[in-house]
Amino acid sequence: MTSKTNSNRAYLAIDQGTTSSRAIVFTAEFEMAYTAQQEFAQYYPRNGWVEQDPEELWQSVLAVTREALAAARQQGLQVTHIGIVNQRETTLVWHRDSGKPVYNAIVWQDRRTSQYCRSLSAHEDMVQQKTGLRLDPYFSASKLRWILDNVDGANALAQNEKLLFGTVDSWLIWRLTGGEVHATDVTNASRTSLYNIGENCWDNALLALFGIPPAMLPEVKDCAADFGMTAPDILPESLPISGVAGDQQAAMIGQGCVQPGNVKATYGTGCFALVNTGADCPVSQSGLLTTIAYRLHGQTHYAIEGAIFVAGAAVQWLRDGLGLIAKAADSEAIASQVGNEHGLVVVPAFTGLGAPHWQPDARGAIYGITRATSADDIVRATLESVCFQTHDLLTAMSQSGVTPTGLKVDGGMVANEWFCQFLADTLNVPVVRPHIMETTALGAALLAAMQAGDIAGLNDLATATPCQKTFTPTANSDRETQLVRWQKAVQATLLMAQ
Ligand SMILES: Nc1ncnc2c1ncn2[C@@H]1O[C@H](COP(=O)(O)OP(=O)(O)O)[C@@H](O)[C@H]1O
Ligand SMILES: O=P(O)(O)OC[C@H](O)CO
Repeated sequence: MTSKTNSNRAYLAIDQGTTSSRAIVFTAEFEMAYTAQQEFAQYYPRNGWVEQDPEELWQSVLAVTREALAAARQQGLQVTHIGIVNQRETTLVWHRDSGKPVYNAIVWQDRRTSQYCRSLSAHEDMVQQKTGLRLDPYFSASKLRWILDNVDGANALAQNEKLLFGTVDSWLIWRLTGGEVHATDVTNASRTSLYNIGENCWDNALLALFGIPPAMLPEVKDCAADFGMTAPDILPESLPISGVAGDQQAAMIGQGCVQPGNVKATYGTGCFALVNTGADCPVSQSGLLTTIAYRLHGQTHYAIEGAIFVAGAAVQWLRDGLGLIAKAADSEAIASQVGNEHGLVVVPAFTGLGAPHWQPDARGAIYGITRATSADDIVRATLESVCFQTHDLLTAMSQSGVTPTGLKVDGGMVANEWFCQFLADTLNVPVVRPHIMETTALGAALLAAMQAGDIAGLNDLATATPCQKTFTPTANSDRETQLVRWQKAVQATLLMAQ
């Protein structure tokens, strides 16, 4: 696919993920011309807490953005528009005047508000009807409440309209525009638990339930819209920010999943499988979420979503927590050498279980350890667990009336060929990996190009990311046994959480 102009025009996609920030330059043909990437620290101050430093996060974005813009110039490319896509739900609060954060960013994986969410359980139906979400610590509202309740003076400052709330996109827009623009897009808003996805507005009843002053909230825009110009002292030249979306919704766009029934799964820190449901806004009865896929020209498209909190994060744990592998990619060779008779089941519920179980107090477990168990067995069983979790999501999707006949995949983990093949074998459907694996960033570039008027609309997108490889399911005689064992392990893990 090519934008209308074939010049040296280019788009800059800022992909602010859970573990790293990337800035990727896309040409007018939507090919990647340059990638800058920087990891940043994660903080785990207490059991179940996950935080990031907003300044470190900002500095990482600034550094990769400047690097990518310089590289584009060197290649003779003229970046004309910026798109931003981001880890969703992560919650920040900062001073309206100084722009200083009042607390660390509370990351989507953080479970500190599980007790508080339980205390609101009488309102679960209302929250689900209005937001499509569960009453779960995953979403922003309870994290925002926690900051207002626990940071000295924050509640009073918020009541006096001195503080602003935002998800990561809003924080970056605020900093990039030099404090001029306090805005978000509708997909990020739809993950806060404060936004009514049917009526497309911040919802007064939800604001009252969580005690959030409306003056803190960002303005909500379409995904392709005018989000302001970058401030002159921030980047070498002022550029318009013209596309914004949550990273999972952006990946849908980048994967060309723009027709009802299209489904993709992104394997980064977590795994998020989304099915496009078009103009329909169904309420799932099988533990899935309903969310806004995108809104363009005021028209809202919805998706049902299965969210797994730990996917690539489990591989990081093998590397950083257990020291069983030196780098994530090593897991591929190890898994292919280990036979499947290891008998282990890893349930990586490090930060609770998401869809379809929604048990924030669950914690990880390894079942079936014997004297013969090796480190390599644990590595393989960890990769397997991500495939089994995806199987649970697709089962829930079938129960919601959508039976995927194939799965488009992307994200850091799908570089692992063994993983993709085992996924296809477990799901018993073809798994399709795109030519551009950075589909999230591609989604940002496409949204920016749309607002620039360089591409017409989403119908062009089905061909945006041609397939690079299809993993066809192979016969696995152990599949049923493995899935039964997985279910038993999940049930035991859920039981331990009660
Ligand atoms: N070859 C690999 N095999 C398995 N996991 C991998 C591999 N390469 C990267 N990962 C995992 O992918 C994740 C990074 O993917 P990415 O899409 O950048 O995540 P995020 O956007 O959440 O920061 C890490 O958690 C890492 O452990
Ligand atoms: O950073 P990722 O790619 O795992 O995405 C995080 C999600 O947006 C959380 O909902």
